[in-house]
Amino acid sequence: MSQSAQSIWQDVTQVRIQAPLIHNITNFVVMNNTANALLALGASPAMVHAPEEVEEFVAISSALVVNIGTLDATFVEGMKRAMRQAKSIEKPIVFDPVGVGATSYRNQVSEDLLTLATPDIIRGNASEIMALAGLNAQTKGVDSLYGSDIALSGAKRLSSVWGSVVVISGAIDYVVFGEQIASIANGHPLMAKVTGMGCTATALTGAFAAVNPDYFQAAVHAMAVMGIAGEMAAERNLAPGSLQVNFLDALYQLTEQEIEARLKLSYA
Ligand SMILES: Nc1ncnc2c1ncn2[C@@H]1O[C@H](COP(=O)(O)OP(=O)(O)O)[C@@H](O)[C@H]1O
Ligand SMILES: Cc1ncsc1CCOP(=O)(O)O
Ligand SMILES: [Mg+2]
Repeated sequence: MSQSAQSIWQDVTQVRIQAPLIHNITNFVVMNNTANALLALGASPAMVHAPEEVEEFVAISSALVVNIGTLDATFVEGMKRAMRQAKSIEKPIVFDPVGVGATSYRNQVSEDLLTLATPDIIRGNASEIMALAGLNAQTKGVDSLYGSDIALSGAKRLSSVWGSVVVISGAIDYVVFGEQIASIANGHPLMAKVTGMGCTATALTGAFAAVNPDYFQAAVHAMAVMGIAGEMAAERNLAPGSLQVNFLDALYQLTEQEIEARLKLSYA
């Protein structure tokens, strides 16, 4: 068994044993998918966004996941209060800048949140990471117009400006932290045909960050598990409706042997 596969499996086992409570402030599109994915992995999800209760909820959670997919002023207030609280009591924060670059509102909110309480991990597609890094990137709503390698310089810049681990998802997923770069070549193109797969990657990253305080490794492990479960699901039936369901089953049925046989992880 390779060291990397062992280390991924250790985190999966810890998620299954500890069942960490993951506080998600996320968008209406993916609330169901991401809650089910967290449950299938072994975590305990809750979708809680009312500004009146988020601080209390962060206090009882093991990680906070913030996703700006369907923003409005009340959501933003909830995000701010939750992120401030998470920082002050040192709970990991994972941020998904869905659709940043598409509108000035998303850009402003993202900048405000990063400044208020810098996330430990940021996960986006190439267009989002480039936009967040201040590069002149085009976006197509919530979808990327670029391959993930194009965003590597943006990810490095983001990581050095904010001190966060930065994940660029795509055919190859990159995890960047300072000088460290990991690439994961698992996954399947059909994953991009199911809404919320990126948001699911971010939510699962919250679960790994809850059990592994090395956030670079936590992000690498989450993206490897996403990719491997995506491959297993695509092998069962090559169509998007089935992929969504089979992906949950693959997460639930994931074994150490499956990780060892499929893992395509390398470090630069
Ligand atoms: N062409 C592809 N080949 C393999 N995996 C992919 C491909 N496109 C997306 N994925 C996987 O799907 C998940 C969501 O990534 P992505 O589609 O980039 O996010 P988003 O939905 O935020 O745009 C990630 O786990 C990524 O690795
Ligand atoms: C379609 C859509 N519209 C607003 S949020 C959202 C979900 C995006 O999810 P993902 O980025 O994971 O595909
Ligand atoms: Mg996304």
